Amino acid sequence: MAKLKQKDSAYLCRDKFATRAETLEKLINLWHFEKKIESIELKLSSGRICSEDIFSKNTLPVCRAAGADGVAVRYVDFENGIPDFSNWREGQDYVAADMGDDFDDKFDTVLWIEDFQFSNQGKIIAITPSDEVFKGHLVKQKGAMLQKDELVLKKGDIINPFRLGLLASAGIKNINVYKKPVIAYIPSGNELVMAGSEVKRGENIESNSLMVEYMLQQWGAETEIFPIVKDEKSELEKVIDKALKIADIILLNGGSSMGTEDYSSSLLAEKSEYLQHGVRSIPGIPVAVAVINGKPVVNLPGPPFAAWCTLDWCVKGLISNYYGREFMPRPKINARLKNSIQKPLVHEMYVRLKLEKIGEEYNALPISDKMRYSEIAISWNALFIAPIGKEKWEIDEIIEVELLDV
Ligand SMILES: Nc1nc2c(c(=O)[nH]1)N[C@H]1C(S)=C(S)[C@@H](COP(=O)(O)OP(=O)(O)OC[C@H]3O[C@@H](n4cnc5c(N)ncnc54)[C@H](O)[C@@H]3O)O[C@H]1N2
Ligand code: MOO
Repeated sequence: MAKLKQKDSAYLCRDKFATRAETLEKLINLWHFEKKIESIELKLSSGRICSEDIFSKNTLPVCRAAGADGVAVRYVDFENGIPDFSNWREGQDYVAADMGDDFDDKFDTVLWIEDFQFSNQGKIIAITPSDEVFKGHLVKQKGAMLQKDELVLKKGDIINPFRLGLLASAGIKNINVYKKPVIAYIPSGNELVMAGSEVKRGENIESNSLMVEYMLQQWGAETEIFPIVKDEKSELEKVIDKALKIADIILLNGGSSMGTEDYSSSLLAEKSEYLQHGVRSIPGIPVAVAVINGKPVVNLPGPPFAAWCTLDWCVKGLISNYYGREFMPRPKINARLKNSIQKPLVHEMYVRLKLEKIGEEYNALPISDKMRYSEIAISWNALFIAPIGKEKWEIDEIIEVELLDV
């Protein structure tokens, strides 16, 4: 059993707590990282970030092509109105040209197939152009889609599904992208047992690593999930040293607060060139951020929602800084608050919400921490980040809520 003794922790000095923005800014300023580049197959590049400008190797269409399903004709025949087509022969005076098709060079204009009437024998019996016929009507010029050597994506652009198609069309087979930042995650706690094990009295399931891995991968990081470490300073130190060798960012989870077995922050205080313990944001107040050997080490608080919030503002912010690009902000809408919210004036607070559309309005019901884990997980679909400087929000007040991708 761990012994009770007076804690010597910066976390006790609540007036020294920093805001989220201050904490992240300081961490970013002290972080020395090298962004590496790797060449990967195009089909594996979805979600990756280009490390250089990309130029097309192809010209498309290779030659002028039909711009719709139609009939290719000679413009001269239509110069003075609808021609006498009674003796026209397919291949000689006109030819079928579907959208994107190349056609014989003797034709220069395409008319909609809907503008033609054919007999059962396939002879033209009527041509009624639905719009003005001009030379080159419905013809897509060579290179109208892509020109060889044209800039298609810029350094720093993300490769999304539509752009994957663009790159394939541009003849790109391998592409240079930034290597993903490697993030080590170390769960710690004497009470923790691996997910899937039988849980006994005094134990708790280590569940955060699955959530953490999913979130980090979504944000473009490579994850190294470590086995559970006991709350023992020397063990924790060994694992942190191992993680520092392989990762760009190290996340230590649990032991951030005032418990008798909470060694993480005191260990970080000894090992780091910089340490900030405590943030003015609830939940996740006891987060400790440190810099060791120029690398950010974040001690995420143990409770799942506190870990979620710290990942959301701190670790996501670090990944964004690594790639040099902002993540799209979550969409926001106005909603009517269906229960009051209260919080300390000098802290901000992440409030989980159940958002429901009632007629033309949205109702936002704050989800109490006292609700059961499953009820929270099922109903949580939006977020309100209650800012510093206000203590209370009343029922029926209109608040701006962030929509979550659930
Ligand atoms: N006397 C005080 N007690 C606490 C304070 C305080 O200021 N004074 N702060 C509270 C706040 S706020 C938070 S947040 C927590 C932070 O706790 P720790 O980071 O020290 O986390 P642990 O004590 O190790 O664990 C807390 C809780 O979370 C569970 N946990 C931990 N890791 C995982 C994991 N990987 N997967 C699932 N669950 C995990 C752990 O079993 C505990 O139940 O401190 C408050 N206390
Ligand atoms: O800050 Mo703690 O995360 O409130 O529960």
